[in-house]
Parts: sequence; structure tokens; C-alpha cells
Amino acid sequence: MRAQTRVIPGPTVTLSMAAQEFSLDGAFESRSTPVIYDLTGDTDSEPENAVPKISSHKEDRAPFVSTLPHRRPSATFRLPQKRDIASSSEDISVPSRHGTPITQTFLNLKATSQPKTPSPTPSLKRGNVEVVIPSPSQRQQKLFKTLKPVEPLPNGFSDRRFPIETEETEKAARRAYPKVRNVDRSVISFALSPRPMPHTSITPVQSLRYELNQKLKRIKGPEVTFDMDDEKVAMLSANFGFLNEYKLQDGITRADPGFNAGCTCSGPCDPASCDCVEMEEDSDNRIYTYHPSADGQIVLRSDFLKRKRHPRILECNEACGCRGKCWNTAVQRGRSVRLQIFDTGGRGLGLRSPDPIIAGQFIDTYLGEVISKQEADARENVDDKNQSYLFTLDHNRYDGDVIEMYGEDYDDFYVVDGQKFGSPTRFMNHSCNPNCIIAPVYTTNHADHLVYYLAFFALHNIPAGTELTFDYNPNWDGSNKIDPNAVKCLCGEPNCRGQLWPNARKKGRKA
Ligand SMILES: C[S@@+](CC[C@H](N)C(=O)[O-])C[C@H]1O[C@@H](n2cnc3c(N)ncnc32)[C@H](O)[C@@H]1O
Repeated sequence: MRAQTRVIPGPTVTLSMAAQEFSLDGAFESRSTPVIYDLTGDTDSEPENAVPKISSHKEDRAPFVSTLPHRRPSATFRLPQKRDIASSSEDISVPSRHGTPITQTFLNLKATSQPKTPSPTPSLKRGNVEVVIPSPSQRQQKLFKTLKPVEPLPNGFSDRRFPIETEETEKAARRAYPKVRNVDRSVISFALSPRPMPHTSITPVQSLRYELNQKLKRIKGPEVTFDMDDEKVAMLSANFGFLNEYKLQDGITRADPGFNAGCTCSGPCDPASCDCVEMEEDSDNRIYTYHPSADGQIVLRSDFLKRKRHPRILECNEACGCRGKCWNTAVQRGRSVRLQIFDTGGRGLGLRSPDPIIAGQFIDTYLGEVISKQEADARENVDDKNQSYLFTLDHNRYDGDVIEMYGEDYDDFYVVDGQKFGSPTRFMNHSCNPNCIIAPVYTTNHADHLVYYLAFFALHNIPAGTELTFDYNPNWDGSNKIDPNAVKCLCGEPNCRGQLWPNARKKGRKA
């Protein structure tokens, strides 16, 4: 129940408020006559000996209970018998002209009078407790007249300190605000992010797996997944970036498309006459490349696959009579199999496909940073010799066109570094009995002899889930001599050479 609150004008206000009084040590005493609590604290309006002072000292308590005739209560509140005085006291709030609310004073009184250990509930009797609410004494009234009003502390909203009105008016006058647009809110559309928001409670490992998945999702073509433990996921996620195209570094230039040349076929190309089909070096025999497989896919012919050295493949392009719309475009059509990067154990990460792959089917290209030979040498000297991701694009070293353009001794061929950036084929391991081959393929510009694609094709039918491998050293001379410094081959094939490549790599990088 709330206590009644009343402001009574006049020099002295007295609240008479309870059915019983309490002594300052907390013990309730029953009284039949009203008791007056004088909260004024002033001395000039009453006899010297009657000045009450709020104090916690026992000896000061007696004068506080006043029976002064001029302090008779002018208002009396009769409260119910079972009233909880402690709680009702909190509700009383009578404003005072001194600025200090009566509540505060009253609570101070209560604070000093509360016992440490509460007394048992007293027996209640009807009666009055009277509280004198102070009115300013003459001395206090004089003092108030001399006081200047206190300025409120600046809070940022004061007009004087933050003249919002003026500023806003000026802004409006300058037309600094954009015009209000009328928007039909019923037709506002919300663009939803296509990427799902990662859940906030995911662990760091889950986050890395998520990151890796996101990276793999950005690879063009059928899905690429991974199957490896958390440690490998962390390494791969943090240290490798997937590419959909070569990353050309400083100093690498592409041939001007103006030098591009194509076939003169009109309509679908005929392999027997298309200018894009290369001739053997020592004869006019054509080197046939692609043909349609039984299920209609464009795949490399078996006689091409069986060649010891795979010559370049010139695919038809925009400069051709067919406008690049013929069968001679297997690499340009892109990857058609799904891939998975997985942990092989001793040979690190490897690559496989969950799909069966047929002989001659294009798998993917080897991508990476394209860097100068000097840069590649510098990187190779710094990096761990046991790992190499460098492919020199020097397949045309002995090509007549290249010799004519760059000279016989030209050796500054560009190098593809797949260590930090690349495609899934960067994870293909070596095997002495491989199931894939790698061939140089020109797609958009036949004149670009320094930047072409390194394309992987299946050497024979590969069952789903089989690791994809190729020969890192196809020019191996067949000797059984083991270089003690060479990286040991762990392919496990019966014909294993025991090593990946001789340590003197700079003389003949892969491809
Ligand atoms: C192009 S990376 C292949 C991906 C590599 N496994 C990885 O985890 O990043 C070539 C490296 O793989 C390892 N490697 C590939 N084939 C191997 C084999 N048959 N035996 C042992 N290590 C092999 C070698 O360390 C080699 O330098």
C-alpha cells in the first residue's frame, strides 16, 4: 500500500503518520499521544533547549522526540494498524523549498535509526507519529536570497552550448538535406546475401573447413571437395588460394591477339584438312588429337596418348573459320569431372575423382602464378627442395616458330608456380606408372608461344576414387642410378624408379 503524500504550505509542516513510534535503536514503543519528529534542524525559531538534531549517538536521541507547542502537527495521517513502517517510509516524498526532498531527510533518519539486527515484529497499537517537516528559518531564507541559481551541467542538449536550432535552421536554408522521397514501402525488396552466415558458435576448425569449402566453391566447373584431417585443412585453408585462370606476375606479357591465326575451315572442321591439326616434324603426317568417344565426349585419341612426347595441341578459336565452335575445343569446354583433394598419407595430399574417367578425357589444367625464370630460380633456392610446384613453359623450346622469334639459345621461358595459388591439379602426385598425361594446349591465341596451358588427360579408363597421377620425369633415361639427394618416390608401383627427379632440378623442370 502506498503512503499518502501531502504538501502543506506554511512556515512549518508536520506529518503525523503512524500508529506507533519507534525508538532510534529500532525497538518499537507504543504511545497513546502523538510524537513529533522535528526535521528542521534550525535553531532560530525555537527555544535553545528544544533543538533536535539527528544523531546516532544515544545521548542525542531524547531531544529529537519533540513536544514543542509551536511544532504541532498540521496534518495527520492515520495509518492502518498493521502497517509496515519501514516500507512506507520509502514512499514518502515531500518537496522542500531547501532543495533537499523530505524523503531524503526522512530516510537519513531511518538509516541512522535502523538496528543491525532487525527487532521482532512489534505489537501494534493505534496512535500517531508526527514528523515536523522543516520550513526555512529566517536565516536560511536570507541565505537563499544571496545564492545564485546553479547552472545545470552541460549535457549536450543545452541550446546555449549546442545551438541545434540555429544550426538546423541554417542547414535547412542551405538545402543541405536531401529532398524527402516518397517511397512505397509495400514494394521495397530486400537483397538477401547468397552466402549463408556462418553460425556464431562454430569452432576455429569448423571455420577453417567452412573457409576451404567456400574457396572450393568458387572454382569453376563440377564440384571440388576435400577429405583430410583438421591439421591439413588448416594448412591448406591458410596457405593456398584456388585460381580459375593463370595469375600473371610482374614482367609477364601475353602475345598480342593481333598475331593470332586460325584455320580456314568453313563450318565444322575436318581433322583431315583443318590447319589447327599439327604435322609430324619429320613428315607430312597429321598428329590427330581429339575424337568423339562412344558416349559423345571429346577425348584424346589413343595413338596420341601413347606417344612418348606429347606435342602441342592447337584448339580452334575465334580466329578460325569455325569460330571455335567445332570438336577441337576439349580444354576450352572445361573440366567435366568432379574432383577431390585428399590425404594420401606418405605422399601428402593427392587428387582423385569420385567419377569414373574415360581414356583421353580432359581432367583440368595446371594453374598458378606465371613468373619469370629468374624469379623461379630465386623461389626455388629459398624453398624446401623436397617440394616443387614449378613447371617451365618451355615445351616449344625446339619449335621452329619459337627459334625464329626468340633465337636458338633463348632460355628465359616463363614458369608456372603452383605452390601458393593454383588449381586442384596442383595436388597430383607422381607415379612411375601414371594414369594421366600432361600436354601443352593453346586455346585462344596460337601465337602465344610463351603462355599456354598445361592440360591433364586420362591415359586410360580410371575407376572412380582412384588417385590421379602423372610422371614428373617423363624424360627419365631408364637408368637405375639413384641420386642420394633426390626425393624418394613412394608411388609403390612395381616399376618404381625410387626417386621423383634428380636433385639438379634447374636443368630440367617438369614439362
Ligand atoms: C606437386 S606436389 C603434389 C602435392 C603434394 N603431395 C602436396 O601435398 O602438396 C609435389 C610434391 O608431392 C610429393 N610427392 C609427389 N609424388 C610423390 C611420390 N610418388 N612419392 C613421394 N612424394 C611425392 C613430393 O614432395 C613432391 O615434391
